[in-house]
Amino acid sequence: MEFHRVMEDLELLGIQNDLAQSDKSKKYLNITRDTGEFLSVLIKATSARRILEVGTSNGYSTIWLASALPEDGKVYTIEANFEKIEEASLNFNKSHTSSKVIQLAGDVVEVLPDVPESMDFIFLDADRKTYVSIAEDIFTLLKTGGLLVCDNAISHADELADFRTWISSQQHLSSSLVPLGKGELLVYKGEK
Ligand SMILES: C[S@@+](CC[C@H](N)C(=O)[O-])C[C@H]1O[C@@H](n2cnc3c(N)ncnc32)[C@H](O)[C@@H]1O
Repeated sequence: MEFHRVMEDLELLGIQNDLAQSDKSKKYLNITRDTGEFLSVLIKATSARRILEVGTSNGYSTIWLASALPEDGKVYTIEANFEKIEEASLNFNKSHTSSKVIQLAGDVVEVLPDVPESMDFIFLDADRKTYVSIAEDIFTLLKTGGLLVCDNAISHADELADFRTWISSQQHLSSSLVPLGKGELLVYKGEK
């Protein structure tokens, strides 16, 4: 199926599903379209080839990330919910992005050591309470000169306060809050 058609279908499904579901674990909680476009521009502008995503859900954001990569690019995407992992896999097939996506199943704390290489770009969109505990490992995986983007930095600012304090304490990290979508926190990793 053509990219724009798949994305429009997923956007509609995301709205309908999340309105109908009262169980939060069954909601997709997808990024907004403008966030997807923004991520796509950042990935192209930085010539990123290796991306790590935490929080696949049904794969909507992953498809944005994968589509912005060159043919030999890869997105490693972590998700703990097995139903969503299967749904995402079907959506990668539909959008012809499967060849660029490596799905890692399990809790981010357990799966992070399985990420085999240094990353050019990291997108965080999962359980915000875990971010401080994984911060050291996440920023070790990010190459020097790499960019991390964290979703929900305005919609759930209070839940990200400790993570932002940790980032501010690291001299080699610079950050900027972009008021787009649910609020995107950009973090650049400089030389230590
Ligand atoms: C906000 S949704 C991700 C939405 C997705 N990025 C998108 O825009 O299409 C968050 C996802 O993170 C997953 N998640 C939450 N905590 C996690 C954890 N500790 N390890 C792995 N996945 C987790 C949830 O199951 C959920 O599917």
